[in-house]
Amino acid sequence: MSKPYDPSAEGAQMSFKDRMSYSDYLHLEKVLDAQEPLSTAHDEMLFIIQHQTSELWMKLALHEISSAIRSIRADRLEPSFKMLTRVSRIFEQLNSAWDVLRTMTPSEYTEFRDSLGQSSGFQSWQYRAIEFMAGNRNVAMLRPHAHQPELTEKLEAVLAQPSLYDEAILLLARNGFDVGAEANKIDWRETRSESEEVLAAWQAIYRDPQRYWMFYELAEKLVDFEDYFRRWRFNHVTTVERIIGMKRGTGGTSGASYLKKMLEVELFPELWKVRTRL
Ligand code: HEM
Ligand SMILES: N[C@@H](CC(=O)c1ccccc1NC=O)C(=O)O
Repeated sequence: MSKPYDPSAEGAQMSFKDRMSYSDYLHLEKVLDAQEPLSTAHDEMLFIIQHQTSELWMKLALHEISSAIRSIRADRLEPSFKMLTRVSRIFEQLNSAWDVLRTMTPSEYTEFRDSLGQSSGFQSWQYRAIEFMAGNRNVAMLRPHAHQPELTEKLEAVLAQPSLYDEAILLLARNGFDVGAEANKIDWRETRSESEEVLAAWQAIYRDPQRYWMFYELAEKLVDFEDYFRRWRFNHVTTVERIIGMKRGTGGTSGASYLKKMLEVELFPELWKVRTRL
């Protein structure tokens, strides 16, 4: 029999007593020590890991969207395209992840649902930050975080700045498009209302892509993002209906009915309306 392969023979480092290792760098002791099921149900581990991994991807999405916002503000569109493409890919990843959770049946979920108390994804501050950053703003959604002032502050900081869509519209204004008076509002805390001027600006851009290539490309990056985001909402509501039917949510909403209502939300409404006008 040949001797077992020894990676150190070709230089693999095997001693990490005084060196930074893989798990040191990644702080795996924290990440892998953070799964604490409250019940003995087999599927609770799946439920916890599904949510924790989603939150990690959302953290990256926030990092990318906030950088994209800064880039657009600085008229650096090409880097923003790269970041927005990555955000879409993150959502694609989150969309595929639903296939893992869908392997959990109502019987299996019922075994540990009571342990969740009144906690719910409705209280995910990172999800809310993504919605606020994209442009879907509703100050009522700050309330579940009132008991954590540092999270409220983070969400307030997002609301104090123009959203991704606001920045796209401000960019058009800087480039001579008439986007109406509301584009330059002082208070960014509310979702901007739809405007005929903004629609007309996108219409001009979509009618002459060669002339307005950068704005056209930005518009398509935004549509891509919303397309993937809508699929996430749809996957969520379908999984929810499959697992809890029309039961009320642990967060206190009507459950699947509330989530179906949320399917109607449009992040970048004029970008969808413009299609009808071309
Ligand atoms: C068994 C799986 C799941 C069920 C039954 C479920 C159920 C629900 C329900 C009923 C709501 C409405 C709020 C409430 O009253 O609780 C909700 C909201 C929410 N869930 Fe889930 N959910 C599941 C998995 C997930 C996963 C994996 C995520 C990923 C992070 C997630 C994130 C959210 C978010 C962000 C909201 C707020 C949505 C909004 O306000 O538009 N959920 N969920
Ligand atoms: N709202 C869910 C519970 C739930 O899914 C959940 C509970 C705690 C942490 C995250 C959750 N995920 C999404 O809402 C339910 O009503 O069953």
